[in-house]
Amino acid sequence: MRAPILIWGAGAIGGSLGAGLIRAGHEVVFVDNVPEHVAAINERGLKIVGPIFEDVVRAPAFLSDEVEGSFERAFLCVKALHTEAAASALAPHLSAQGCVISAQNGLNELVIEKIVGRERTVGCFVNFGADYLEPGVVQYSGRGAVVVGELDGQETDRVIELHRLLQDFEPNAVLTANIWGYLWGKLIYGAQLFATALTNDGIADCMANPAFRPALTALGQEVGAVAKANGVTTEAFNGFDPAAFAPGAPQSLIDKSFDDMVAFNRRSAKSHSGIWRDLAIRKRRTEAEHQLGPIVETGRRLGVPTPLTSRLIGMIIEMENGQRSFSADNLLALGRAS
Ligand SMILES: NC(=O)C1=CN([C@@H]2O[C@H](COP(=O)(O)OP(=O)(O)OC[C@H]3O[C@@H](n4cnc5c(N)ncnc54)[C@H](OP(=O)(O)O)[C@@H]3O)[C@@H](O)[C@H]2O)C=CC1
Ligand SMILES: CC(C)(CO)C(=O)C(=O)O
Repeated sequence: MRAPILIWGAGAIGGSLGAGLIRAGHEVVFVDNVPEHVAAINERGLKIVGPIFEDVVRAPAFLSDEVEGSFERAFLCVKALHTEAAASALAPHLSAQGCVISAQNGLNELVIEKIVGRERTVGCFVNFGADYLEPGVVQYSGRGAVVVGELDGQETDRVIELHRLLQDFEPNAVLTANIWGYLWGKLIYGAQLFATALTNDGIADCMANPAFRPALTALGQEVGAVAKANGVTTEAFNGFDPAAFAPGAPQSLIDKSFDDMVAFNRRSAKSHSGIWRDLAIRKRRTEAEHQLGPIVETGRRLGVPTPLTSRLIGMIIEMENGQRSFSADNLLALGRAS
C-alpha cells in the first residue's frame, strides 16, 4: 500500500488541495505549524466552504515537529518566506524515491532542490483561489490552473502519475514540459497582483481600471523581459497572455488580456489577492522579497533593469512596516515611475 499524501502547510492552498484529494478517495496527512488549526482539524475535521464544494473532511493533522513516518509524495503549500524552514523540516520525512511538489507562488523549486535534491523536486504551478478563514476552516474560492511538470521537462512515470492525482483535484490539470514557463508567467501576473495590493480595490476592479493599466502593463513588461533574457518562454493561463506583456505588444492585445483576467477573477469568491489579505487582514509579512526578489536578482545577473519591481518591493515593505497605507495613489505613483 502507498504511503498517504503529505500536505505540508494546511492553509488556503494545502487545505483545499488536501480536501479535494480526500474527497476523491486518497489518504492524506496534514502538517501545519498553527497549533489551533491542527487541533481543530483533528477534533472537528477540516471544513471547506465556498462556491466549489462545501464539506468536512477527515484526516490526521500534525505540528511539524510531531509528524512521523516517511512519505513518497509531499505537497509543499507554505508561503514562500517559509519554504526553506518547511522543506528542511519535511526532508527527513521524504523517502529516498519520494518527491516534493511545490504548490506555491514563486521559484520555490530552486530553494527546495537545494534541500532535498533536484531529483526529488517536481515543479508545480497553482492559480486556483483559496483563503484560510479560521482554525479548521478554509474557503476554496475559485477554480484555476493547476500544472505539474518535471524541472527538466521530461515526461517521467512519476510526473504522469502526479498529473493523474492532480486531475482528481482539478479535472483540467495540465502536464507540461515547460513548468518554468508557467512559474515565470505567474511571476509576471504575481507582480501585478502585488501592485493591486497597494490599493484597497480588489484584483478585478484594479485590472478593470484604465487608470491602473499603464502601471500594471509596464510592470508586466519588465518582468516579462527578465523571463525572456533568462531563456524562459512564458505560458498563458486563466486570461493571462504573456504575449500581451512582450515589448511592443498592441494595446488591443494588452486590453484583451486584462479583460480576460478581470473576467476570471470576477468568477472567484476571492476578491483580493493573498498579498492584500496578508497586509490588511492577517497583518503579517508578505512574500514580496521571496517572490519578487528573485526577479530583481535574475535581472541584475542578466543586465535587465527592474526599477519598477524594486520600487514595488520597497512599497510593499513600507506597508508591512506600517509606513504606507493602501491607496490608489500608490499604484498611480508606480505608473509615473515607469
Ligand atoms: N491562497 C491562494 O489563493 C493562492 C496562494 N498561492 C500560493 O500558495 C502558497 C501557500 O499560500 P496559502 O495557502 O494562501 O497560505 P496560508 O498562509 O493560507 O497557508 C500556509 C500554512 O502553512 C503554515 N506554515 C508556515 N510555515 C510552516 C512550516 N514551516 N511548517 C508547516 N506549516 C507552516 C502557515 O502557518 P502561518 O499562518 O503561521 O504562517 C499556514 O497555516 C503561497 O506561496 C501562495 O502565494 C498560489 C495561488 C493562490
Ligand atoms: C489571486 C490568486 C489566487 C491568483 O488568482 C493568487 O495567486 C494570490 O492570491 O496570491
